[in-house]
Amino acid sequence: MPIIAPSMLAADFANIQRDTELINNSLADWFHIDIMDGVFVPNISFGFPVTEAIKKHAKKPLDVHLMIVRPENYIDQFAKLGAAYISVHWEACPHIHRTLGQIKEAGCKAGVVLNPGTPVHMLEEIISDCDLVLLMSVNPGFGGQKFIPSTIEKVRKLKQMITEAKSDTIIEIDGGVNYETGKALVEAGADALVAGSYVFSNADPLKTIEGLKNL
Ligand SMILES: O=C(CO)[C@H](O)[C@H](O)COP(=O)(O)O
Repeated sequence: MPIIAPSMLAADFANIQRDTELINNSLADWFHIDIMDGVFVPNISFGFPVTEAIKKHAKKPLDVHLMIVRPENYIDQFAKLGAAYISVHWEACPHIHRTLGQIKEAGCKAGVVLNPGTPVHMLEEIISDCDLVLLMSVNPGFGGQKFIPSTIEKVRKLKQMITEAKSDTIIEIDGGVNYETGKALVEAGADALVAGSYVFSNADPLKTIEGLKNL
């Protein structure tokens, strides 16, 4: 069964406790936390106070996705807030090996994120250092975008790289995930699915999550 990580970017921020409890009471596994700085991506989401508010009520691990420049400057603060996974963009890290080590030293699982235009072979030298690889299946910055189909082939290539390295790296996908795209992704080798608008815009988020969980 895939790991399901609803993106709190699509939650109602005026009712963040209610939506956090909704995920607590669902079959979802993680809370996906999207941090955007308006520099690395053309949008600003939220930062420490909202993450802290979610953490206060969350009964499942926080999966923090940093869409920011200089992520190494903020890792310790997100670790102190209780992040279980911290993922940084390959495109934002000139010293990615060092940054992965910094995340682990802070007590968290370390992830690398690739934008749609970044090939998976960029990870060849560090795949065994990654607890998780997050492939963006939209250009990061906004929820509700259309899934980029070439992601399916990227998942297959990444799965092969992980198998050859005998690593237990988790493959996570983010952007435009719904039942159909989720099914194709899991068949290609994805272990974890992030879903924002598909979950929170649905009349029955619990059933939607259950559907993804049973893929
Ligand atoms: O990282 C993100 C945007 O950069 C979001 O997590 C992602 O887009 C999820 O939203 P949706 O499921 O609505 O596509």
